[in-house]
Amino acid sequence: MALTPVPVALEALLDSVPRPTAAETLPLAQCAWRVLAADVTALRTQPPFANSAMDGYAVRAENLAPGTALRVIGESAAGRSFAGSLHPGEAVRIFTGAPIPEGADTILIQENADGVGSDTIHVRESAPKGKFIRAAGLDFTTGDVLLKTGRRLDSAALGLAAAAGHPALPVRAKPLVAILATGDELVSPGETVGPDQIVASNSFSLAAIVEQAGATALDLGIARDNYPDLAARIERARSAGADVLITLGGASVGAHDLVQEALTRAGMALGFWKIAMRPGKPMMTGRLGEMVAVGLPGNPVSSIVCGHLFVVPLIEALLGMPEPERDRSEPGILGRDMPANDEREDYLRSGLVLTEAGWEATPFDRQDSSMLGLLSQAQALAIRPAFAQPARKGDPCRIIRLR
Ligand SMILES: Nc1nc2c(c(=O)[nH]1)N[C@H]1C(S)=C(S)[C@@H](COP(=O)(O)OP(=O)(O)OC[C@H]3O[C@@H](n4cnc5c(N)ncnc54)[C@H](O)[C@@H]3O)O[C@H]1N2
Ligand code: MOO
Repeated sequence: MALTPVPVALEALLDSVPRPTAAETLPLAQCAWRVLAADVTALRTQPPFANSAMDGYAVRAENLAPGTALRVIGESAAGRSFAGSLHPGEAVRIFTGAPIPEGADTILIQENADGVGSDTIHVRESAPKGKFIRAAGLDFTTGDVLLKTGRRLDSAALGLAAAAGHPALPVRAKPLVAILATGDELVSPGETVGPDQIVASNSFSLAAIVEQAGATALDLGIARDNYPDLAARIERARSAGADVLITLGGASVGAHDLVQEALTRAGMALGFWKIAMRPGKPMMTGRLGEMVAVGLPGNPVSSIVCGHLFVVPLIEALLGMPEPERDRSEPGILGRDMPANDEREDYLRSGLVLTEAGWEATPFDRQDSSMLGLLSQAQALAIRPAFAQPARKGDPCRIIRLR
């Protein structure tokens, strides 16, 4: 079977998402980093009244010739406005955020007045009409659409929704992502490691990726390399209502690589298998009814790289984000000469420095997909396209920053 190019595989995976998760309404305090399930409109106008951007005096611009004496007739503070109105030759002491008194059109900041605090001030430096006045509705007006559905609620979006008067917001339920490790050789961290055994790590890595993307990870433990155990755990994912089942390992062509067959027996419609990438070649996708299945290779680096490239956008699609991140790469330059590449797009674990010419990524000498130590040291993945010609240090390349 021909290897599927990365963008083709990703598009097919995103297309296989049946629908975004259900909407749920949560109090604002629980909405950080969640994704909106509906547009947010302003329930009020902000600011609701014209107010001062600075501490000083509300005045009339026509009275601001340097040296002019102004009589201070009262005070307007945030939360306590000045009741009267202002006439020529008068000033009202005012503080940041306080309503502009009727008759005033300009703020004279206190640094530009002499006699601050007394009953009469003198203009030290003039100001143009309207200076430091924030008009009512400067930020938004009742009925404005402030945030679109699919928006991740970051600090600014959350603050805006609060300021617009929303105590709660409709957000997408967190996708439930079941994670199933597979392999007779695996034991959990802390367990006694017998001969021929290794400690399973991938579930923890994938859970970190999944949770950071805004989903809930459900650990299905370690399935042994036999069909009944695999079938039982696949069934657990289904009965838990998982939106996604990620399997780890058993994806390749070895005699003990049973995962695809186990999923097929459980009813999976295969999407694709084997991608033109390194690491990550044996990756597989499919649909088990409503559940999206993603079979990741067992090699730890392969599963993590595929997690960044495929699982994160998949979760974003399940969250209803209009533009799941299909390509998080950015321009960089190579920090060393590179040989020609074969048919698999290469994601090379690299060091990274910022130079005058941009991010310079230097691929490590060793790229074995079993080496988590190297991946942990890597600051970037340098991408070498399939069939790339030999390249020289300083040549442009795409990079993915890892931290
Ligand atoms: N003849 C071929 N052999 C292989 C091919 C191929 O095309 N032809 N592809 C290679 C590539 S590329 C990869 S990647 C691996 C991945 O194969 P599997 O997905 O079947 O992975 P396993 O064989 O189950 O495991 C590989 C390796 O990773 C360790 N492992 C597995 N699960 C975990 C875990 N949860 N935590 C930590 N480590 C794990 C496992 O012990 C193995 O050492 O296949 C190549 N072979
Ligand atoms: O492509 Mo495998 O993922 O290199 O080791």
